[in-house]
Amino acid sequence: MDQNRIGPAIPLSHFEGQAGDSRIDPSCMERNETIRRLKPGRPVMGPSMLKCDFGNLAEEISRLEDAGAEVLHLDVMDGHFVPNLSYGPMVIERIRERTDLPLDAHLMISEPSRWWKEYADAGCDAITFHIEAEPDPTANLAAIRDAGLTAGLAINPPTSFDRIEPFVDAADLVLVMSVNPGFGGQKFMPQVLPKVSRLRQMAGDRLIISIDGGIGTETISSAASAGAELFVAGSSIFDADDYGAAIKALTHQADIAETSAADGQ
Ligand SMILES: O=C(CO)[C@@H](O)[C@H](O)COP(=O)(O)O
Ligand SMILES: [Co+2]
Repeated sequence: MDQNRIGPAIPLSHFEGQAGDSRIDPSCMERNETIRRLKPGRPVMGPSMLKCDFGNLAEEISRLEDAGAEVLHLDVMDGHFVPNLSYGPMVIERIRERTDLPLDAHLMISEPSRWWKEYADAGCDAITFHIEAEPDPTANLAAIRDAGLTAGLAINPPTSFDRIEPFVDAADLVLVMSVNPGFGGQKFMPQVLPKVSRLRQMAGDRLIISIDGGIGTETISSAASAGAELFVAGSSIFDADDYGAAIKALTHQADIAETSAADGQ
């Protein structure tokens, strides 16, 4: 662990009395180092650790660092919000000890307002929870921001865009799910792409727009053209022998698509 790490794990005492505080710091973009690292103005790949070899976690993390990963996406599943269980804060603490990369927690859990602090305390830098788990996420997003973390809101494929629209301004990141959450290795659902385009139209360059599920070299271009910039990829990285080559291939496709979209082609 070196001094370049985004920030120390924040002790729980730090949050006392903060949940429900609806102040939003307008200078968040300037002061939040994680936002700068997740949104450097070019496509960023976030390997989803759900697909890693958990028997060799430390080795997997160093392979990803060597491969040029810029962020680790951590899928937390509670067996209730989604029909699968993954891992929780104890495993994330161990990951935190082994890397200075930003940790982007994707909480697929019920009652995120009750649990998110545990993930902050474990050392996560960005915390994303689902609109389906918390229909009015305003206070929770504000509390995450107030804690100095990046606040994200996720939306499932069947959920209407109208459900998140009123809360986009309160979020630093919106995660558009391109599969139904719960499992890796599913097929990309292109029908979610209009949500990505609408977010980009609405929020301009202020928001980090992430897409998660079924991202590979055949699907990343359409997501990048629609306006996504943080691409979560599990199978397409972990099923490859060479993680570096996989990340490079994804980045290359996203770069081409983004440049063409910017040129209006
Ligand atoms: O959140 C999830 C699944 O619920 C994802 O982060 C997946 O784990 C991504 O895996 P692939 O679809 O890329 O295999
Ligand atoms: Co995920």
